[in-house]
Amino acid sequence: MDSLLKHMVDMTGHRDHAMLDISVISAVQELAGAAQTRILAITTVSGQQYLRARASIVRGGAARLEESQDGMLGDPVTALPELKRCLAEHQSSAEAVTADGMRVLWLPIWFGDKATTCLEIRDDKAFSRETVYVIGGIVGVYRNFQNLLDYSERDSLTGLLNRKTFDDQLARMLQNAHERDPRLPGLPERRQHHAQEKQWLAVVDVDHFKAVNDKFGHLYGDEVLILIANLLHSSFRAQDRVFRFGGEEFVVLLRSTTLDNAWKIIERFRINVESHVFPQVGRVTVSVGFVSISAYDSPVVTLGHADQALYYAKSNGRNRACHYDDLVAHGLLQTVASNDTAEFF
Ligand SMILES: Nc1nc2c(ncn2[C@@H]2O[C@H](COP(=O)(O)OP(=O)(O)OP(=O)(O)O)[C@@H](O)[C@H]2O)c(=O)[nH]1
Repeated sequence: MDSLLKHMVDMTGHRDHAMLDISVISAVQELAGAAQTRILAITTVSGQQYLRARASIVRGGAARLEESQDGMLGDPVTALPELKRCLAEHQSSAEAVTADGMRVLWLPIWFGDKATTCLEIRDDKAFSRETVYVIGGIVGVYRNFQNLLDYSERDSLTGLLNRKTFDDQLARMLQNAHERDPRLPGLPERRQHHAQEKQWLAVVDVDHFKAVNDKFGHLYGDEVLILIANLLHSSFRAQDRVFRFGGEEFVVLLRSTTLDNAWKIIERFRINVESHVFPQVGRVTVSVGFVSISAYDSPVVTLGHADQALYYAKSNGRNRACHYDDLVAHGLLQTVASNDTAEFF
């Protein structure tokens, strides 16, 4: 019981999803004495559910985070009929015996009628009722804490990630890109087209939004922001990250794509907004400034460059996207030398 309390204190002390995952699998692993415990992410694409390990621990080992690879969906849930049925019927747990005699216990983490996470425990012997009961309690605490973390990371109007989480997400994206950099020694060479892929940051601002508020009132203004958040969600890819920075300004982090594709994705979003009919308000447009992300620039510098491109778009017609490096290459933004780096204005 001491050990259970210790784990509860540890779990509830985290302010980060990854550390909470590590903490919960360590607790379950110790209490169940299982061969392996994992946290699985459940994603749904075109109606199909996929499982990808987010964190794992094996008997006698240390808990570790699994590397997430861009674009990797994971294994289809259809390969695990017991879990598939459990998810379809909103059950609290499912069990199966694998071909090599291992027992598997799955406990989906339900938020209402949705489960995007599942705890998986494997062992060579059956799980006792008491073990399943205690693990069920841990899952309850884990779910409540995930909920609290989500709440503190999201903007209450649109449900998008908030400004507070931006630096962390940017650092993770750069770390991921750095680990997969073909120039790093000891890593396999990547395909040629991947060499052109970069991470991108786009700043999106609603055009003449003050006029929307003034003409239709704040409630309709809020509705426009919610609909734009939905359009951001549907226009960008699942592995991209969308933030509301406050007011009518949004920021998107686009993962591993070429300049051509970044243009296509951003233009698709701009056109989606332009062609959407906003109830009562009618037509709304957005301007976008974007720039590639480099591990050598601080987030402030990168955001500053995207802001400059956005400012250029605003001053030159609005309802358009501008690429920072293009503007610099065409002499439309000028450089000033600062102490140790070149800065643009
Ligand atoms: N409804 C609503 N309005 C907001 C919110 N946050 C900020 N605003 C309003 O957004 C407006 C932003 O106006 P400005 O910064 O002047 O920019 P703009 O009218 O969009 O003009 P440009 O950006 O130059 O195209 C202000 O009127 C703010 O009051 C919000 O959460 N809801």
